[in-house]
Amino acid sequence: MNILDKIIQRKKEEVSFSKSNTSVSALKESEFFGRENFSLKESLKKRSGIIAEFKRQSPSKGIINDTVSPLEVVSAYEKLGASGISVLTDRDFFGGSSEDILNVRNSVNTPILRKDFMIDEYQFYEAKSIGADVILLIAACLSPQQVSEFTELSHELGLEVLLEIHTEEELKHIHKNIDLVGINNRNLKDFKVDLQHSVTLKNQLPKEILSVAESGIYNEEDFRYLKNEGFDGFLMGEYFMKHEDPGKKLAEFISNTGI
Ligand SMILES: O=C(O)c1ccccc1NCC(=O)[C@H](O)[C@H](O)COP(=O)(O)O
Repeated sequence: MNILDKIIQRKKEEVSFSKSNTSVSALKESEFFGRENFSLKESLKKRSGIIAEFKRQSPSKGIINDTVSPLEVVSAYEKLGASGISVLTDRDFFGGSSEDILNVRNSVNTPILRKDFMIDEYQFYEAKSIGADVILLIAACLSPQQVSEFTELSHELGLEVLLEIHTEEELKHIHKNIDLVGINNRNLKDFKVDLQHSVTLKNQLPKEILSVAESGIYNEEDFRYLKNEGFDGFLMGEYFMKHEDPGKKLAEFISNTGI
């Protein structure tokens, strides 16, 4: 079983447990349910294009940084130029939680991506109830039909959709209502990073769609290469988080790359 299969197996148990504890009606009572979202599509065009991630640990790297708080990091990301903020809410594999978004939502006006493994309608209501603006759909664990249905539900709830693909086959998951397409530079089966593969895939995307290069951007050269190839957004976690002050690292990166 590969890591994605393991994550999804565990996620099914987690969602089933959450459903038995908190109903969708209860989620709808959240103060965040009626709020209008901050648009990542709009924000990517205006600021650096970087979606800076709060990430404590990962299956590929183990512990990255477990000493900083979501509030200090996310506030610094906003202040220092991020177009969007990604927060990993998966507990078992990434050490995150819904509270990581709940605790920062009222302190920032930057779009927040709830980075998790979405497999059940319930999680979309949950994402809205914690104050997320954007959700991630991973083509590798969903059918094209599920992508279409989950996108419709997301839009009903006022959430934008970032669809993540990694293979040519997964181009079939893209349809006209998707807000953004992310191309994962990292193969989730063996964790190999291949930027060239992502560029090849990007060149096959519909021209009008906004594209995000995801994962494995480890230096300024990687970033410049992807930017020159026309990506609109750049999802970066480890590069900032492995620094004791992730916000400072983002500011240096923006300054050095001149974006
Ligand atoms: O990061 C992992 O090891 C990982 C493994 C399995 C599934 C997903 C994984 N990462 C989630 C992400 O989307 C990344 O955190 C994000 O793209 C940022 O990547 P990076 O800049 O390489 O930290």
